[in-house]
Amino acid sequence: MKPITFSKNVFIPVTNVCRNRCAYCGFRREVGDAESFLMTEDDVVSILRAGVLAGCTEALFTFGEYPEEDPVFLERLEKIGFSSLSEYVARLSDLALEIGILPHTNGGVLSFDDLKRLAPKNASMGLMLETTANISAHRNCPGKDPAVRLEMIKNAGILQIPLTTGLLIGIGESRADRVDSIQKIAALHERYGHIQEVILQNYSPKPNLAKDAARKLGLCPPSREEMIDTILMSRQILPADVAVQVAPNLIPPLDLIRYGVSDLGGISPVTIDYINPEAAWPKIDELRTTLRSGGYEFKERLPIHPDFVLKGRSGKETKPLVAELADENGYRKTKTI
Ligand SMILES: O=c1nc2n(C[C@H](O)[C@H](O)[C@H](O)CO)c3cc(O)ccc3cc-2c(=O)[nH]1
Ligand SMILES: C[C@H]1O[C@@H](n2cnc3c(N)ncnc32)[C@H](O)[C@@H]1O
Ligand code: MET
Ligand code: SF4
Repeated sequence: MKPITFSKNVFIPVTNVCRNRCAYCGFRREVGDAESFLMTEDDVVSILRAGVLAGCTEALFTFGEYPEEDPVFLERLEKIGFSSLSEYVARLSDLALEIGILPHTNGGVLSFDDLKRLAPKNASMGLMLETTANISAHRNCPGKDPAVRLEMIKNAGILQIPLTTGLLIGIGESRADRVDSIQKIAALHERYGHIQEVILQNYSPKPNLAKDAARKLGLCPPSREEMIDTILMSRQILPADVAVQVAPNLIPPLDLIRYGVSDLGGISPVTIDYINPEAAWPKIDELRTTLRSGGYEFKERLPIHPDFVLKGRSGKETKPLVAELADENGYRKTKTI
């Protein structure tokens, strides 16, 4: 049986300013808010270095979508010498590669040109489809229009970028919507062969939205049964070479494996999950022991999945580092010192 995989990462929340306003999000801040930020190069470099020291191979650049649509943010960005966020993330990716850690960027929707700029510097990239349904929680979110998201997933296919996508479960979508979303991902993968994994992420409520307001918007954390149903359905529809992932800080993963989960995503020994800050990372050694008790092997991969490593599909400029970090089967090389 194939091992259950994960990657060791550091989370770099480049900025929490965002043009969207998803009702389920606890991460976003208004540009004028005292808690809004744009990380400096120095901030980023110290996290990247700490990551390499802790043996991490993935720099997860996650941030608000096109924050520079706000002129006040654009001014902040220009002050540090960049005219777009993707230019800045390209610079941060160069730094990551110099320091010895592989970029995996998930900053929401990116234009074809921005994708093209970042693709060579990223081992793999990410964009959650979330859902193909038109839901209340996505009111005032131009970047969460399903057509816009599907277009970027298609563009990543045209550019042959190994892509992580997925669904957010419990945001007002029906079971039929989940089926439709997975079918659309499967169809794009059948055409371009670029989807490395599908995350089935359970919505987890955030303190900035009152419970009754959340309910009115259709937000409702899924039950374990619903998650199992979604895993089974996804596994049935998706081609076998696409991994199904759940987040082990949001749901206990052990008994989900028999239904088709084969990957536990990025786990960090260094940084918190900035999107779900209330959910601490399980210890990797403890997870390994738990999985072993169920008869499963727990194996470290890079941000790019083993099959894609073997096919030489990571971004052009990342190839020397991928070759250094991967073993002959495309997994993380085990250290021999
Ligand atoms: O720590 C997190 N990592 C998230 N990751 C990281 C993910 O676990 C790993 O980076 C990938 O499996 C690649 O190794 C995402 C990556 C994507 O491409 C798209 C969405 C997510 C969502 C999260 C998330 O909510 N929290
Ligand atoms: C990076 C990804 O994090 C997910 N995300 C955003 N908010 C939440 C939440 N409250 N609970 C779980 N996942 C969330 C979205 O799917 C986004 O695309
Ligand atoms: N803002 C992006 C999105 O929702 C990245 C993850 S959320 C911080 O797609
Ligand atoms: S989930 Fe992403 S796109 Fe939505 S508001 Fe939060 S940061 Fe913006």
